[in-house]
Amino acid sequence: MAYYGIAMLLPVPKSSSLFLTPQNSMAPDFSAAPARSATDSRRRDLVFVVNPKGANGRTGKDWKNLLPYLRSRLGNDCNISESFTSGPCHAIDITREAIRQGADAVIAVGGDGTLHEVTNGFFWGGKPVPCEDPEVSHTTALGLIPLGTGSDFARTLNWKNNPEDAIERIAKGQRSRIDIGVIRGEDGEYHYFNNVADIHLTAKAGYYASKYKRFGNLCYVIGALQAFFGHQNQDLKIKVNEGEWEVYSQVTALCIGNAKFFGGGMKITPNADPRSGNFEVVTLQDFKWYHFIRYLHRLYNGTHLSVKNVSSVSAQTLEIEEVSGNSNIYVQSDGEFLGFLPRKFCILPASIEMII
Ligand SMILES: Nc1ncnc2c1ncn2[C@@H]1O[C@H](COP(=O)(O)OP(=O)(O)OP(=O)(O)O)[C@@H](O)[C@H]1O
Repeated sequence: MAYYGIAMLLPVPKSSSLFLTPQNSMAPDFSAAPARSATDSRRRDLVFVVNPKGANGRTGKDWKNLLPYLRSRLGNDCNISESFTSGPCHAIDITREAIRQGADAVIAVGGDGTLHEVTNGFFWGGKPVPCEDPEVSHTTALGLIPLGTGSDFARTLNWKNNPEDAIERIAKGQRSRIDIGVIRGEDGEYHYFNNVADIHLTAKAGYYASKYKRFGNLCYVIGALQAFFGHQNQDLKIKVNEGEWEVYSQVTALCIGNAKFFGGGMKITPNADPRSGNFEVVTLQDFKWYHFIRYLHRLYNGTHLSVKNVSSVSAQTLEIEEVSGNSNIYVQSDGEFLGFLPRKFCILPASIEMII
């Protein structure tokens, strides 16, 4: 499938178009980028990774409308490159290549799924991706223009749903280190997340919700209803901070928050803070469908921690296995389905610089 490659890291004349020539390769094409000269050393190289299919296609349209303002606000001080994703996981490859080339920032344009993929592009084989240009001394920052369906990470940062505000933050370029969560499964693969990783009912609901994104935020309601059919609470074995294994009985859902929100605005881990160095782990046990109806408003406004059978702990590492051994407990992170238990979760404190 054709996609739009990046025209990289050069001053963009004000009159030139930001829309770039379609390439036929499946990898980002940086080969045409001439070496940077001493004169452009003070210009920041920004790579915008745009998911044109985000928010049921709205992201692509909003981005097109935003471009003239973005160019006028950033074009004088920054070299602007854009790259459209061609499908799932493409944002990971684009990001890795941009970091290797020494971009100042890679900016996710889309929803939490796009942010999640760009974040995963900051790492490879369990380590941060290094810049391969010996003349570059800066690190690459992560940026975000939230244009997705849920945009839950932006909520934790108290960002308004206004892309012009996001461009203003990018113009200022203030950076802050944030924590990132990492998940490992039996295959030894690393998987990174910004927001919330969750297990069992909520993960199953997210899995189904992803099939109904065309209905906007309603997809989360449809996904939850579908997940309830045939759902059974399960006993789980959990090890917190390398301590002893403990059995948590009749777990309905377990949510590991690096940030506060998931599912399009549910404040599930209300004390999580991506600058704290810890996860907040919230467990719902022995919940029935009618508990969700009764406490839904509290789950949304983050006042559910005092509800019976809801617990919260702070943790840096967490290992989770099922007791039954049926291999049917769903795991997701940042709304992306990851497979089934067992999994190990660790926090990587202050591991990425984010434009904030
Ligand atoms: N060109 C593409 N075509 C189809 N899917 C894509 C394409 N590019 C990326 N994707 C996939 O789209 C998924 C969802 O994108 P994104 O998160 O931007 O929007 P969203 O789901 O509407 O928002 P949110 O995650 O905030 O609810 C991503 O996880 C990604 O794998």
